[in-house]
Amino acid sequence: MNGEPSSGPKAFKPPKIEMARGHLSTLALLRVMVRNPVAAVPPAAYEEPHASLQAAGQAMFFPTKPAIVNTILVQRHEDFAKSRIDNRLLNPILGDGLLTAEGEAWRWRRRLAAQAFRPATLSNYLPVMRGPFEELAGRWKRSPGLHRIDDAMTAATIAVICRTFFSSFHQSEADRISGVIDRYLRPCSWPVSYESLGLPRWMPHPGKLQMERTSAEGRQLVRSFVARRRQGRQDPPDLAQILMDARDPETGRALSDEDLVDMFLTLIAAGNETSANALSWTLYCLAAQPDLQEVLADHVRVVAGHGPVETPHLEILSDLTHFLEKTMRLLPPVPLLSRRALRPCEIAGQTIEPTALVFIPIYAIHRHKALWSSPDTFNSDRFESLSAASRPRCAYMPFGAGPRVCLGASFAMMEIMAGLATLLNAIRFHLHDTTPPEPMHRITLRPRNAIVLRLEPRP
Ligand code: HEM
Repeated sequence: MNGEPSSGPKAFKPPKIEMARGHLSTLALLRVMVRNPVAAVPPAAYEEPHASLQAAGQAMFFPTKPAIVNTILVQRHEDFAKSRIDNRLLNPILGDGLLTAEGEAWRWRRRLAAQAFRPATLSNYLPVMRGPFEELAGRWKRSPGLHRIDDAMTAATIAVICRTFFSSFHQSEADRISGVIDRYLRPCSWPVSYESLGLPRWMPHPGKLQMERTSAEGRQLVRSFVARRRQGRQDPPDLAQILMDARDPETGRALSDEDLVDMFLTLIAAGNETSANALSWTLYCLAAQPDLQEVLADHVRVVAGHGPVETPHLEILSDLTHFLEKTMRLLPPVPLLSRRALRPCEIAGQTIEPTALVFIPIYAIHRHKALWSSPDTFNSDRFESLSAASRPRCAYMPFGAGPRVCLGASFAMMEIMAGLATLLNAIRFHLHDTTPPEPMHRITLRPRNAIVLRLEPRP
């Protein structure tokens, strides 16, 4: 039990998603899901070891007890595959990429891609990752006042992906690819909801045509990048070059051009909004807790001075890391995972049939009443005293768990921490709107409307 205080100055509660309560008709459930899929997670999932839902003949299972989640994602991962939702939603744009592939098709890609994500490789790219945040801090210092944070973080994280992976991308290509992913994902709660309710793929929904057009545009854009890069090596190598040169350590196989298109689009899709949302929500939580913000900013200044944030600094800034981790507990960038059983499975006394959808609601696990004594409160002192090793496995899992755990977790932590420390060292963030931003689930957990903060340069 995690016993954080429920009142007093430490009792800041970040915005939360209102759950849909009571029995819902299929149509009402569809409406809830389209608006905010996480709102459809049954309230029982926040209190009980698991919850279930049946709608339009479709069984849905929501495990939240860490031991059950661990069974599905880790111990018996071979009995479970990604759900049809991931396939329906992501396959048209990402093809057979790391997020969507299964079995051996996934395993060899993962082995190969891991070569670009080794911490020793990534640490060479810290200055490149830091760059977009340094430039942003400079612009904000020159023009303080009200700024939209969420858009700025999306632009900065797409710049990080482009500069680390695709250093020969022109700015216009980076802007276009960012626009493609955004336009593709905007109507995504429709296919997610349709698939959850077992509705057929041909059914029309708002934005369907837009998704088809943008996936073709995105694939074409990356295809021409791959063709260009095949004509000459990038020197010094960016992470795309490392992936183009990489061979599967077990078979010696390399990625074909089409494999590279799948891989690159997957990395852009998986690595942009996730990190951008983690950054936006963390800056919002810093602005909401000004005293804590000052303590953390002072620490950054002591460690990094007025200079750039370097790798050894990030290791020292454990208090800032904890702040980020707490934000990702309450506002996890990926709030919901989905799986399907490959064969009938006995889990927690229930038979999970292959037709059932298994949702792992990270959002509900991170706010579960049996795991956190004051589940919606930001500041859990116990969170710090409970080291990752002493926490039950899968009680805190912003990056997922098991063999399909986020491949980019180290990349993301380095990028986000470098970004936060750089921004905090330059700028004081103040709340502006009196209405808190509403978290909205669109694969990632983004703010429904803009997050606008008032920015004040630090001396
Ligand atoms: C705060 C930032 C991030 C969070 C919270 C996050 C979270 C996750 C989660 C929960 C999964 C597991 C999905 C599942 O099991 O169904 C995942 C998978 C993945 N993530 Fe991340 N991610 C982040 C950043 C990144 C970045 C920066 C990259 C790459 C540059 C990346 C690349 C991937 C890939 C390739 C997968 C698929 C792994 C596989 O199936 O083998 N992620 N991420």
